[in-house]
Amino acid sequence: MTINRSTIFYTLTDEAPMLATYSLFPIIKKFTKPAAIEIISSNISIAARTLSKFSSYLREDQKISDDLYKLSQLIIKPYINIIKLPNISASLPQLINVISELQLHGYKIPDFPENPKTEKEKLIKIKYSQLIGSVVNPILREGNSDRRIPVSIKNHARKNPYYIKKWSPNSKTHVSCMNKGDFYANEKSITLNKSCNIRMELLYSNKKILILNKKISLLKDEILDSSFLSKKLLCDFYENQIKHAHKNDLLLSLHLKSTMMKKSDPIIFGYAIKTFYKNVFIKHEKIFKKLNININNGLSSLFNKIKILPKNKYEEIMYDIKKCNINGPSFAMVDIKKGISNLHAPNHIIIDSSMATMIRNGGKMWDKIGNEKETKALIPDSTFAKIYQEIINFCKKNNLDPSIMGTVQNIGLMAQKSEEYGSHDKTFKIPYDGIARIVDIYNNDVLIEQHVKKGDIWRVCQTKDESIKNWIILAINRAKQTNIPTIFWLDTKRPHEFEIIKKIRSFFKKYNIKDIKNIQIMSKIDAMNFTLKRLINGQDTISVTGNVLRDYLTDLFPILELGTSSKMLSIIPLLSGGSLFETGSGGSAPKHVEQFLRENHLRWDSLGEFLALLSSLECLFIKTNNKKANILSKTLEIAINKLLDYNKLPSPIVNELDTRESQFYLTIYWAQALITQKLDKDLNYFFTPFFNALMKNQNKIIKEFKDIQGKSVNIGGYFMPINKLINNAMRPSKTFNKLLNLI
Ligand SMILES: NC(=O)C1=CN([C@@H]2O[C@H](COP(=O)(O)OP(=O)(O)OC[C@H]3O[C@@H](n4cnc5c(N)ncnc54)[C@H](OP(=O)(O)O)[C@@H]3O)[C@@H](O)[C@H]2O)C=CC1
Ligand SMILES: O=C(O)CCC(=O)C(=O)O
Ligand SMILES: [Mg+2]
Repeated sequence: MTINRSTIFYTLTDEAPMLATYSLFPIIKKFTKPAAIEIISSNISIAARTLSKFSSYLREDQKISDDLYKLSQLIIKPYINIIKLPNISASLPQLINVISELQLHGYKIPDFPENPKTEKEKLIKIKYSQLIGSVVNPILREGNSDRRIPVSIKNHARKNPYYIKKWSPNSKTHVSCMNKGDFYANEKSITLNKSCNIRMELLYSNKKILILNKKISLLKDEILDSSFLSKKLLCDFYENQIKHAHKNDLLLSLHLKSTMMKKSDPIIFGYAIKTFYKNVFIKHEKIFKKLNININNGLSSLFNKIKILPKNKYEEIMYDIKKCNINGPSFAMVDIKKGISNLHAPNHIIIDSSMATMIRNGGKMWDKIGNEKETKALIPDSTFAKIYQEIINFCKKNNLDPSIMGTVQNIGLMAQKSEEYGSHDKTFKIPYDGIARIVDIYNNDVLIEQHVKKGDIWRVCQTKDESIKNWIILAINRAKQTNIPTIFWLDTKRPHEFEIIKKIRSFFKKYNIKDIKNIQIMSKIDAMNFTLKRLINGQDTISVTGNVLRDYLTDLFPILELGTSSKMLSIIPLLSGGSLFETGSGGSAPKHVEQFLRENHLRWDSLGEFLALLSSLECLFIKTNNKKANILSKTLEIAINKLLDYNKLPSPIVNELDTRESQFYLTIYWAQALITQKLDKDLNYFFTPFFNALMKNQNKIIKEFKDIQGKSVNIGGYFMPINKLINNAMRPSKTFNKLLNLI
């Protein structure tokens, strides 16, 4: 595929951002037309990805193109310019729902074979497994990230601070993590002095060898880590914490990242359920095995599977589950009305957002009758968990006030599947006691070995030298541009981070970088303290972190500063020279869709999309000298500021301003800015009649937007709604549509 240098790819994703795209995309297409910019929609939703993966099962007229594959080919082109909205990283239960919905739509794709027997079924399972977890982001993120809150948005938040709940200095809320046997304790890390290919193998009884990954290619100077988490010590940890929480009347909550860490974290999640409901699992082991229950998918999948049992057996199991609930601490709830707890599905509580939300909420989560309670936040692996305890300690002593807070920006290492987030294909549940080994294929040298036991989780991570250097340069450039203290969050005590520190030091030495006094390396705990002290005093700080902390901090600080991470600017300069602009740094807000379907009010805030578009247009101008793109970008900035000044952002309350109306106001302000700019007459002429017509019809259009709210709406599907229905729902103003069609 050849790309026009004036092309912008705009992704169509899932849930709330997908709904918002149906209304915003036609507006963007019209506005960019006079600048000869082509905006191409790329459907990377979980439904589209599923259909393209199972294309051979479809009728010719049902087949769709594999847009994610196309983007993955284009990502290496220097002119690529992509706007990427958040998409679903599916858990298995979610994927099963996607499959059922597509089948209902008439797509004859196969069922998910949980227990494959034939070769064909095994192949189907492998293909489906490729759709689980965070699939899209690691493919598109061929660069490191620069995430920050734009100045205008920060100023707006200071003037209109959202309410952040105060912490009691006596709050019992705390983080509990393992103090031995976890990934942190067991990590080994080396930097390779030559390129090589390795395999991952398990040496077990009588010198038998099980190959787990037959070939991983490594480059010279790449960092290679190996670590494992002990099943036994994890389960001991859970037992103790459950007892402690019960004794101290604390709500238990479990914070993992089962989407990004799609191999390890569902297992860690499953062990928590098995420990909490130990008696149930011991007593009903045989039945559960027969029913093929995989508890890593959560309690709801267990509840579904036992439904087929005879009534008395079903009731016996449910009674035993209830007994554990009564005799143990309560678990944090996700949806009180529906009785959905933290343990129902692995993707319901996702650490980056869940810990930040709990902290914003004064350290409390909800129990099953809706009481706010202090919580024991379980984050089993201690590698990053301690930063949360540090901020909790801080919140108990200090007041976080969004009206005076500074800001925390982030430069995140993530290119080329860096670190833990690229370890899907290198993570295994160990089937036998033995020695986990990383072996150089060429000469059979063992590079790293570790003694593991059945049930342990073994993980290998890679981080390329090129990615690290690019990340260091990004950090240096930001530090120079902003003069803001720039802190690498790295511990000399952790083997992997020590390897990174060595690289940073040698980079600084090699390029004789001495004059940047505001760059420092600090342990994660020191960095957190340093940053928080500055934050509450209104001072700004740049955090420079690895991939996991990038994810955690770019939800944590925006959620504290703004109440949400959706208003972030997230720029990824790709290693190849192209650019990826992510909209916000949060997720796809399933709760918003629920509300939308119930009362036709969408609360999704598209500010993230507006900001990404602004940067994308600016980038297009810089690369192609398309002056109209520059004007579009500058005027969009004016429009965004106006949107903030007039507070035309969506409200969460039905019958008030929602996503569609907010996007309409942006349209007016953008058109107005275009007709008042003096640099390009064509753009004046192009937008003047449109702007006048919008003004003339403004009341009528707003009424059309308001009239439809308050009633339920049907869009014919959740993962793959029917085009016509969703278009009608998201573009309800006939007057606005007509005016837009005229330009
Ligand atoms: N980049 C990506 O592709 C990412 C994808 N995900 C995926 O998103 C899904 C949901 O994840 P979850 O952890 O629930 O987190 P979400 O960020 O989707 O939702 C948490 C809450 O954040 C608020 N929020 C998020 N975005 C916006 C927005 N644009 N406007 C207004 N409010 C917003 C909403 O809270 P409220 O309305 O109460 O204010 C929302 O309920 C998962 O499938 C996950 O895999 C998650 C992170 C990143
Ligand atoms: O890809 C995902 O599942 C989540 C990504 C994410 O949370 C982030 O990068 O901030
Ligand atoms: Mg995140």
